Amino acid sequence: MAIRRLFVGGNWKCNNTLAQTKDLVNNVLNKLHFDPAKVDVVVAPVFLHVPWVAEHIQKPVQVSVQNTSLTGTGAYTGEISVAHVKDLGLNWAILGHSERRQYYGETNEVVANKVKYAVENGLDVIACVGEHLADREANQTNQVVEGQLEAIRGKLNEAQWEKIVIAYEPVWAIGTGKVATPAQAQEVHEFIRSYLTQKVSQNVSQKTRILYGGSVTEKNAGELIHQKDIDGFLVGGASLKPAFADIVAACNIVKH
Ligand SMILES: O=C(CO)COP(=O)(O)O
Repeated sequence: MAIRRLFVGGNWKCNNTLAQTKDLVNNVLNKLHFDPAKVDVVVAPVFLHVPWVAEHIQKPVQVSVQNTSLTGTGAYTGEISVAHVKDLGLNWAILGHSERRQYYGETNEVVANKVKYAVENGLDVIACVGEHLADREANQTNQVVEGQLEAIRGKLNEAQWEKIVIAYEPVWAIGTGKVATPAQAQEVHEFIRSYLTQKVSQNVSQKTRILYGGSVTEKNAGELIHQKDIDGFLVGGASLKPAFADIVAACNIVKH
């Protein structure tokens, strides 16, 4: 089995005053201890805070955006293009988060087009998938996740998968305190990995990091990370707190 470097993402969503962001960077992130050979740590502030964070964060913590536009630069009022992200020297975007799908009308097709555009223009992408509670209750989890993955797969060639990290975030577990059990998360992660084996390649399946997101805390991270196909986390609420350091510490390991 390939050894995959683990990954901890902090998705700050639409939170924090600039003062709170500075406090988080100075007092939590710039005091993290981790080995970048074992784990990537990537945080995604609100757009307006990104330049300050990018300037003040200490490597090896990396900075991501939470969304990018479908288009390049130009007459697109209110949008932020991949070119602007690259211009700041940044390499990561979270795309297809369920909140973008749910509140901003991003369909599988829109998400897939954003992923394609971002990858073609040099970004690495944390591509989010996940089912609603009703899907899970109707035993449709795998079908929903497969549909989301199929849309993305249709836009990428095999080499471009190198730039993709998948985040499995069941919508019912996001911000609710209802974390998926390690077994529930592992089951879907295994499904995603076997999807990649069958539909892309064995190589991509073994190399692609699959993150879990949804009410991850310092209390549950240790057990979740030991599941076979969980390669890290995309953390929301707990990434705004000192507890983020404990989650990073839980992932500062080499899994065999
Ligand atoms: O949506 C998430 C990360 O992208 C998860 O959010 P919470 O960790 O707050 O549940």
